[in-house]
Amino acid sequence: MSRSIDLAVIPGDGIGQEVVAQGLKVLSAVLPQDVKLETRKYDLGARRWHATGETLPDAELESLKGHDAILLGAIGDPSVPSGVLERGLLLKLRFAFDHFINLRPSKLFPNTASPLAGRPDIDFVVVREGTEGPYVGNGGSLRTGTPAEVATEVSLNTAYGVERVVRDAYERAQARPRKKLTLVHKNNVLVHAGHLWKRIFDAVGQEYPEVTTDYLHVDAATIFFVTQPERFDVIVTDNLFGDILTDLAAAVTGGIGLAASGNINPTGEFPSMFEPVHGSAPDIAGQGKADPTATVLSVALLLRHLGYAEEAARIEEAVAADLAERDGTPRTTDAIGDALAARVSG
Ligand SMILES: NC(=O)C1=CN([C@@H]2O[C@H](COP(=O)(O)OP(=O)(O)OC[C@H]3O[C@@H](n4cnc5c(N)ncnc54)[C@H](O)[C@@H]3O)[C@@H](O)[C@H]2O)C=CC1
Ligand SMILES: CC(C)CC(=O)C(=O)O
Ligand SMILES: [Mg+2]
Repeated sequence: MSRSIDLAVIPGDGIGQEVVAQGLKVLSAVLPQDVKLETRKYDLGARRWHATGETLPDAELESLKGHDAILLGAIGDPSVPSGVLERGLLLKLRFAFDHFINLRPSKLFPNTASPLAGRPDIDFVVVREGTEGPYVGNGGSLRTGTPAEVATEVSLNTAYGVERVVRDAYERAQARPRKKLTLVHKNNVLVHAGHLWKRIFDAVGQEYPEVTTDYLHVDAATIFFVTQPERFDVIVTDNLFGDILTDLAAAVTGGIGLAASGNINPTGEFPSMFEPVHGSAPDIAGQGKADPTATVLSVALLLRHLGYAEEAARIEEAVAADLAERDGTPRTTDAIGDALAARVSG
Protein backbone atom coordinates (compact mmCIF):
# COMPACT_ATOMS: atom_id res chain seq x y z
CA MET A 1 0.00 0.00 0.00
CA SER A 2 1.43 3.39 -0.90
CA ARG A 3 1.66 5.97 1.83
CA SER A 4 1.66 9.75 1.65
CA ILE A 5 2.20 12.85 3.75
CA ASP A 6 0.42 16.03 2.78
CA LEU A 7 2.34 18.72 4.63
CA ALA A 8 1.60 22.43 4.99
CA VAL A 9 4.75 24.50 5.40
CA ILE A 10 4.81 27.96 6.97
CA PRO A 11 8.45 29.12 6.99
CA GLY A 12 7.40 32.48 8.46
CA ASP A 13 9.91 35.14 9.43
CA GLY A 14 13.62 35.61 10.09
CA ILE A 15 15.48 32.36 10.68
CA GLY A 16 12.17 30.51 10.25
CA GLN A 17 12.85 30.51 6.49
CA GLU A 18 16.38 29.17 6.96
CA VAL A 19 15.65 26.41 9.44
CA VAL A 20 12.52 25.12 7.70
CA ALA A 21 14.54 24.57 4.51
CA GLN A 22 16.80 22.24 6.50
CA GLY A 23 13.88 20.51 8.18
CA LEU A 24 12.41 19.71 4.76
CA LYS A 25 15.78 18.54 3.48
CA VAL A 26 16.06 16.02 6.32
CA LEU A 27 12.41 14.98 5.96
CA SER A 28 12.89 14.18 2.26
CA ALA A 29 16.07 12.28 3.04
CA VAL A 30 14.58 10.12 5.79
CA LEU A 31 11.36 9.04 4.10
CA PRO A 32 11.35 5.68 2.34
CA GLN A 33 10.74 5.69 -1.42
CA ASP A 34 7.18 4.42 -1.09
CA VAL A 35 6.08 7.43 0.96
CA LYS A 36 4.89 10.26 -1.25
CA LEU A 37 5.65 13.63 0.32
CA GLU A 38 3.56 16.54 -0.88
CA THR A 39 4.25 19.99 0.49
CA ARG A 40 2.41 23.26 0.07
CA LYS A 41 4.10 26.45 1.19
CA TYR A 42 2.00 29.22 2.75
CA ASP A 43 3.32 32.75 2.42
CA LEU A 44 2.34 34.04 5.86
CA GLY A 45 4.24 36.38 8.14
CA ALA A 46 5.83 39.82 7.92
CA ARG A 47 6.31 39.93 4.13
CA ARG A 48 2.67 39.12 3.52
CA TRP A 49 1.47 41.59 6.16
CA HIS A 50 3.48 44.42 4.62
CA ALA A 51 2.22 43.52 1.12
CA THR A 52 -1.47 43.02 1.92
CA GLY A 53 -2.16 43.82 5.57
CA GLU A 54 -3.25 40.20 6.09
CA THR A 55 -2.11 37.91 8.89
CA LEU A 56 -4.14 34.72 8.37
CA PRO A 57 -7.09 35.05 5.98
CA ASP A 58 -10.04 32.68 6.43
CA ALA A 59 -9.45 31.00 3.07
CA GLU A 60 -5.93 30.00 4.09
CA LEU A 61 -7.06 28.86 7.52
CA GLU A 62 -9.62 26.66 5.78
CA SER A 63 -7.05 25.31 3.35
CA LEU A 64 -4.57 24.54 6.15
CA LYS A 65 -7.23 22.38 7.79
CA GLY A 66 -6.98 19.88 4.96
CA HIS A 67 -3.33 18.90 5.49
CA ASP A 68 -2.00 15.98 7.53
CA ALA A 69 0.25 18.29 9.57
CA ILE A 70 1.90 21.70 9.55
CA LEU A 71 5.61 22.52 9.79
CA LEU A 72 6.22 26.07 10.99
CA GLY A 73 9.50 28.00 11.26
CA ALA A 74 8.90 31.10 13.37
CA ILE A 75 6.66 34.14 13.36
CA GLY A 76 7.50 37.72 14.29
CA ASP A 77 9.57 40.55 12.88
CA PRO A 78 10.79 43.88 14.26
CA SER A 79 9.23 45.70 11.26
CA VAL A 80 5.73 44.64 12.42
CA PRO A 81 4.17 45.95 15.65
CA SER A 82 4.76 43.44 18.42
CA GLY A 83 1.85 41.05 18.79
CA VAL A 84 0.26 41.55 15.36
CA LEU A 85 1.73 38.38 13.88
CA GLU A 86 2.20 36.49 17.12
CA ARG A 87 -1.48 36.86 17.98
CA GLY A 88 -3.00 37.21 14.50
CA LEU A 89 -1.16 34.29 12.96
CA LEU A 90 0.64 32.00 15.40
CA LEU A 91 -1.85 31.98 18.27
CA LYS A 92 -4.75 32.12 15.83
CA LEU A 93 -3.53 28.84 14.35
CA ARG A 94 -3.02 27.21 17.75
CA PHE A 95 -6.47 28.26 18.92
CA ALA A 96 -8.35 27.58 15.67
CA PHE A 97 -6.87 24.09 15.44
CA ASP A 98 -7.40 23.43 19.14
CA HIS A 99 -3.74 22.65 19.82
CA PHE A 100 -4.33 22.14 23.50
CA ILE A 101 -1.19 20.07 24.01
CA ASN A 102 2.00 22.03 23.50
CA LEU A 103 4.55 19.26 23.82
CA ARG A 104 8.13 20.29 24.55
CA PRO A 105 10.62 17.50 25.26
CA SER A 106 13.96 18.37 26.85
CA LYS A 107 16.91 16.07 26.73
CA LEU A 108 20.54 16.65 27.56
CA PHE A 109 22.42 15.36 24.53
CA PRO A 110 26.07 14.46 25.17
CA ASN A 111 28.70 17.01 24.14
CA THR A 112 26.40 20.04 24.10
CA ALA A 113 27.39 23.40 25.52
CA SER A 114 25.25 23.04 28.61
CA PRO A 115 26.02 24.47 32.03
CA LEU A 116 24.84 21.04 33.21
CA ALA A 117 27.20 19.00 31.05
CA GLY A 118 28.34 15.84 32.78
CA ARG A 119 25.29 15.66 35.04
CA PRO A 120 23.10 12.57 35.17
CA ASP A 121 20.76 12.11 32.25
CA ILE A 122 18.23 14.87 31.89
CA ASP A 123 15.19 13.72 29.97
CA PHE A 124 11.86 15.34 30.71
CA VAL A 125 8.89 16.61 28.80
CA VAL A 126 6.84 19.72 29.42
CA VAL A 127 3.15 19.41 28.59
CA ARG A 128 2.16 23.04 28.24
CA GLU A 129 -1.51 23.98 27.90
CA GLY A 130 -1.86 25.62 24.49
CA THR A 131 -5.26 27.24 24.17
CA GLU A 132 -6.02 29.06 27.43
CA GLY A 133 -4.26 31.03 30.17
CA PRO A 134 -3.22 34.65 29.75
CA TYR A 135 -2.67 34.17 25.98
CA VAL A 136 -6.34 34.23 25.00
CA GLY A 137 -6.53 37.98 24.49
CA ASN A 138 -8.89 38.48 27.41
CA GLY A 139 -7.91 42.03 28.27
CA GLY A 140 -7.85 45.62 27.25
CA SER A 141 -6.66 49.06 28.19
CA LEU A 142 -8.36 52.24 29.27
CA ARG A 143 -6.97 55.73 28.77
CA THR A 144 -4.32 54.17 26.55
CA GLY A 145 -1.09 56.15 26.30
CA THR A 146 -1.95 58.48 29.18
CA PRO A 147 -0.36 58.53 32.63
CA ALA A 148 -3.68 57.15 33.92
CA GLU A 149 -3.63 54.08 31.68
CA VAL A 150 -5.00 50.82 33.07
CA ALA A 151 -4.33 47.53 31.29
CA THR A 152 -5.59 44.01 31.98
CA GLU A 153 -4.66 40.61 30.54
CA VAL A 154 -6.93 38.15 32.32
CA SER A 155 -5.93 34.49 32.38
CA LEU A 156 -8.67 32.13 31.25
CA ASN A 157 -8.77 28.67 32.84
CA THR A 158 -11.68 26.32 32.26
CA ALA A 159 -12.26 23.04 34.06
CA TYR A 160 -12.69 21.44 30.63
CA GLY A 161 -9.43 22.88 29.32
CA VAL A 162 -7.41 22.07 32.42
CA GLU A 163 -8.74 18.54 32.74
CA ARG A 164 -7.92 17.55 29.18
CA VAL A 165 -4.32 18.70 29.37
CA VAL A 166 -3.81 17.23 32.84
CA ARG A 167 -5.24 13.90 31.67
CA ASP A 168 -2.94 13.90 28.65
CA ALA A 169 0.04 14.55 30.94
CA TYR A 170 -0.94 11.64 33.22
CA GLU A 171 -1.17 9.37 30.17
CA ARG A 172 2.31 10.43 29.06
CA ALA A 173 3.71 9.96 32.57
CA GLN A 174 2.11 6.52 32.85
CA ALA A 175 3.76 5.48 29.58
CA ARG A 176 7.26 6.51 30.67
CA PRO A 177 9.57 4.36 32.81
CA ARG A 178 9.73 6.76 35.78
CA LYS A 179 5.98 7.52 35.84
CA LYS A 180 6.34 10.86 37.56
CA LEU A 181 4.24 13.96 36.97
CA THR A 182 4.88 17.43 38.37
CA LEU A 183 2.30 20.19 38.31
CA VAL A 184 3.84 23.65 38.07
CA HIS A 185 1.70 26.70 38.90
CA LYS A 186 1.64 29.51 41.44
CA ASN A 187 -1.31 28.56 43.61
CA ASN A 188 0.02 30.37 46.68
CA VAL A 189 -0.87 33.63 44.92
CA LEU A 190 -2.99 32.83 41.86
CA VAL A 191 -5.55 31.18 44.10
CA HIS A 192 -8.42 31.03 41.63
CA ALA A 193 -6.68 29.52 38.62
CA GLY A 194 -4.05 27.75 40.71
CA HIS A 195 -6.53 25.95 42.92
CA LEU A 196 -8.60 24.89 39.93
CA TRP A 197 -5.47 23.33 38.41
CA LYS A 198 -4.51 21.63 41.70
CA ARG A 199 -7.97 20.23 42.38
CA ILE A 200 -8.21 18.77 38.88
CA PHE A 201 -4.63 17.49 39.06
CA ASP A 202 -5.43 15.65 42.32
CA ALA A 203 -8.79 14.33 41.12
CA VAL A 204 -7.50 12.97 37.80
CA GLY A 205 -4.52 11.50 39.67
CA GLN A 206 -6.90 9.10 41.45
CA GLU A 207 -7.26 7.30 38.11
CA TYR A 208 -3.48 6.90 37.74
CA PRO A 209 -2.30 5.23 40.96
CA GLU A 210 1.02 4.20 39.38
CA VAL A 211 2.02 7.78 38.66
CA THR A 212 3.94 9.59 41.41
CA THR A 213 3.02 13.24 41.62
CA ASP A 214 4.36 16.43 43.04
CA TYR A 215 3.68 20.13 42.90
CA LEU A 216 6.03 23.11 42.54
CA HIS A 217 5.39 26.82 42.47
CA VAL A 218 6.79 28.16 39.23
CA ASP A 219 9.44 30.31 40.89
CA ALA A 220 10.83 27.31 42.76
CA ALA A 221 10.60 25.23 39.58
CA THR A 222 13.09 27.58 37.88
CA ILE A 223 15.58 26.79 40.64
CA PHE A 224 15.27 23.05 40.10
CA PHE A 225 15.45 23.39 36.29
CA VAL A 226 19.01 24.60 36.87
CA THR A 227 20.12 22.81 40.03
CA GLN A 228 18.29 19.46 39.82
CA PRO A 229 16.71 18.99 36.38
CA GLU A 230 17.01 15.21 36.71
CA ARG A 231 14.16 15.33 39.23
CA PHE A 232 11.69 15.98 36.40
CA ASP A 233 9.97 13.40 34.19
CA VAL A 234 6.71 14.93 32.92
CA ILE A 235 5.66 18.46 33.83
CA VAL A 236 2.21 19.87 33.24
CA THR A 237 1.64 23.61 33.39
CA ASP A 238 -0.28 26.52 31.95
CA ASN A 239 0.37 28.40 28.72
CA LEU A 240 2.49 31.25 30.11
CA PHE A 241 4.52 29.28 32.65
CA GLY A 242 5.15 26.60 30.02
CA ASP A 243 6.37 29.17 27.53
CA ILE A 244 8.91 30.59 29.95
CA LEU A 245 10.02 27.29 31.47
CA THR A 246 10.70 25.71 28.08
CA ASP A 247 13.10 28.46 27.00
CA LEU A 248 14.89 27.88 30.31
CA ALA A 249 14.82 24.12 29.74
CA ALA A 250 16.36 24.65 26.31
CA ALA A 251 19.10 26.87 27.70
CA VAL A 252 20.16 24.34 30.31
CA THR A 253 20.06 21.29 28.04
CA GLY A 254 22.19 22.48 25.13
CA GLY A 255 20.69 25.66 23.78
CA ILE A 256 17.58 27.09 22.18
CA GLY A 257 18.79 25.87 18.79
CA LEU A 258 18.05 22.28 19.85
CA ALA A 259 14.57 22.58 21.40
CA ALA A 260 11.69 21.03 19.47
CA SER A 261 7.96 21.30 19.96
CA GLY A 262 4.61 20.04 18.79
CA ASN A 263 1.27 21.82 19.01
CA ILE A 264 -0.93 18.77 19.17
CA ASN A 265 -4.62 18.29 18.61
CA PRO A 266 -4.87 14.75 20.00
CA THR A 267 -8.40 14.19 18.69
CA GLY A 268 -7.17 14.42 15.10
CA GLU A 269 -9.98 16.83 14.27
CA PHE A 270 -7.41 19.38 13.08
CA PRO A 271 -3.84 19.09 11.85
CA SER A 272 -1.15 19.32 14.50
CA MET A 273 1.64 21.83 14.01
CA PHE A 274 5.34 21.29 14.68
CA GLU A 275 7.84 24.07 15.21
CA PRO A 276 11.06 24.84 17.05
CA VAL A 277 10.63 26.39 20.50
CA HIS A 278 12.62 29.45 19.43
CA GLY A 279 11.41 32.52 17.60
CA SER A 280 12.52 34.30 14.43
CA ALA A 281 15.84 35.49 15.97
CA PRO A 282 16.13 38.79 14.08
CA ASP A 283 19.59 39.27 15.59
CA ILE A 284 21.04 36.44 13.49
CA ALA A 285 18.53 36.19 10.60
CA GLY A 286 19.96 35.99 7.09
CA GLN A 287 23.47 35.15 8.29
CA GLY A 288 23.39 31.36 8.07
CA LYS A 289 24.12 31.15 11.80
CA ALA A 290 20.86 29.61 13.03
CA ASP A 291 21.05 26.04 14.29
CA PRO A 292 18.36 24.08 12.39
CA THR A 293 18.52 21.13 14.80
CA ALA A 294 15.41 22.24 16.74
CA THR A 295 13.42 22.24 13.51
CA VAL A 296 14.84 18.89 12.46
CA LEU A 297 13.88 17.42 15.85
CA SER A 298 10.42 18.97 15.40
CA VAL A 299 10.20 17.07 12.11
CA ALA A 300 10.93 13.91 14.15
CA LEU A 301 8.00 14.75 16.46
CA LEU A 302 5.85 15.31 13.38
CA LEU A 303 6.80 11.95 11.92
CA ARG A 304 6.11 10.13 15.18
CA HIS A 305 2.72 11.87 15.36
CA LEU A 306 1.89 10.62 11.86
CA GLY A 307 2.95 7.04 12.67
CA TYR A 308 6.49 7.05 11.25
CA ALA A 309 8.22 6.04 14.49
CA GLU A 310 11.20 4.38 12.83
CA GLU A 311 11.99 7.43 10.71
CA ALA A 312 11.58 9.70 13.75
CA ALA A 313 14.07 7.58 15.68
CA ARG A 314 16.54 7.74 12.77
CA ILE A 315 16.42 11.54 12.89
CA GLU A 316 16.95 11.59 16.66
CA GLU A 317 19.90 9.20 16.33
CA ALA A 318 21.38 11.36 13.56
CA VAL A 319 21.08 14.46 15.74
CA ALA A 320 22.73 12.69 18.69
CA ALA A 321 25.58 11.51 16.46
CA ASP A 322 26.01 14.97 14.92
CA LEU A 323 26.06 16.65 18.32
CA ALA A 324 28.57 14.11 19.64
CA GLU A 325 31.00 15.19 16.90
CA ARG A 326 30.60 18.93 17.36
CA ASP A 327 33.83 20.53 18.56
CA GLY A 328 32.75 24.16 18.77
CA THR A 329 33.82 25.04 15.22
CA PRO A 330 31.01 27.20 13.82
CA ARG A 331 28.95 25.56 11.07
CA THR A 332 26.38 27.16 8.82
CA THR A 333 22.68 26.38 8.98
CA ASP A 334 22.99 24.69 5.62
CA ALA A 335 26.02 22.62 6.63
CA ILE A 336 24.22 21.21 9.68
CA GLY A 337 21.16 20.42 7.53
CA ASP A 338 23.36 18.68 4.94
CA ALA A 339 25.14 16.63 7.62
CA LEU A 340 21.86 15.49 9.19
CA ALA A 341 20.32 14.68 5.81
CA ALA A 342 23.39 12.61 4.92
CA ARG A 343 23.22 10.71 8.21
CA VAL A 344 19.53 9.81 7.93
CA SER A 345 19.83 8.66 4.34
CA GLY A 346 23.07 6.72 4.77
N1 LIG B 1 6.88 30.22 17.83
C1 LIG B 1 7.25 31.38 17.34
O1 LIG B 1 7.06 31.64 16.17
C2 LIG B 1 7.92 32.34 18.26
C3 LIG B 1 8.08 33.62 17.84
N2 LIG B 1 8.75 34.53 18.60
C4 LIG B 1 8.96 35.85 18.01
O2 LIG B 1 10.30 35.86 17.47
C5 LIG B 1 10.81 37.20 17.55
C6 LIG B 1 12.15 37.22 18.28
O3 LIG B 1 11.91 36.83 19.63
P1 LIG B 1 13.05 36.65 20.72
O4 LIG B 1 12.42 36.98 22.01
O5 LIG B 1 14.28 37.35 20.29
O6 LIG B 1 13.33 35.07 20.78
P2 LIG B 1 14.15 34.14 19.81
O7 LIG B 1 13.90 32.76 20.25
O8 LIG B 1 13.85 34.44 18.39
O9 LIG B 1 15.69 34.52 20.08
C7 LIG B 1 16.26 34.52 21.39
C8 LIG B 1 17.78 34.31 21.27
O10 LIG B 1 18.04 32.97 20.85
C9 LIG B 1 18.82 32.94 19.66
N3 LIG B 1 18.32 31.84 18.81
C10 LIG B 1 17.02 31.54 18.56
N4 LIG B 1 16.93 30.50 17.74
C11 LIG B 1 18.18 30.11 17.45
C12 LIG B 1 18.74 29.08 16.63
N5 LIG B 1 17.96 28.20 15.94
N6 LIG B 1 20.08 28.97 16.55
C13 LIG B 1 20.88 29.82 17.25
N7 LIG B 1 20.41 30.82 18.04
C14 LIG B 1 19.08 30.97 18.14
C15 LIG B 1 18.59 34.30 19.00
O11 LIG B 1 19.66 34.63 18.13
C16 LIG B 1 18.42 35.21 20.21
O12 LIG B 1 19.70 35.64 20.64
C17 LIG B 1 9.72 38.02 18.23
O13 LIG B 1 8.95 38.64 17.23
C18 LIG B 1 8.89 37.00 18.97
O14 LIG B 1 7.57 37.41 19.20
C19 LIG B 1 9.32 34.18 19.80
C20 LIG B 1 9.18 32.89 20.26
C21 LIG B 1 8.44 31.88 19.56
C1 LIG C 1 5.39 34.21 20.32
C2 LIG C 1 4.58 33.44 21.32
C3 LIG C 1 3.12 33.55 20.97
C4 LIG C 1 4.93 32.01 21.33
C5 LIG C 1 6.10 31.58 22.10
O1 LIG C 1 6.96 32.27 22.60
C6 LIG C 1 6.17 30.14 22.24
O2 LIG C 1 5.21 29.42 21.93
O3 LIG C 1 7.21 29.66 22.74
MG1 LIG D 1 8.36 31.02 23.78
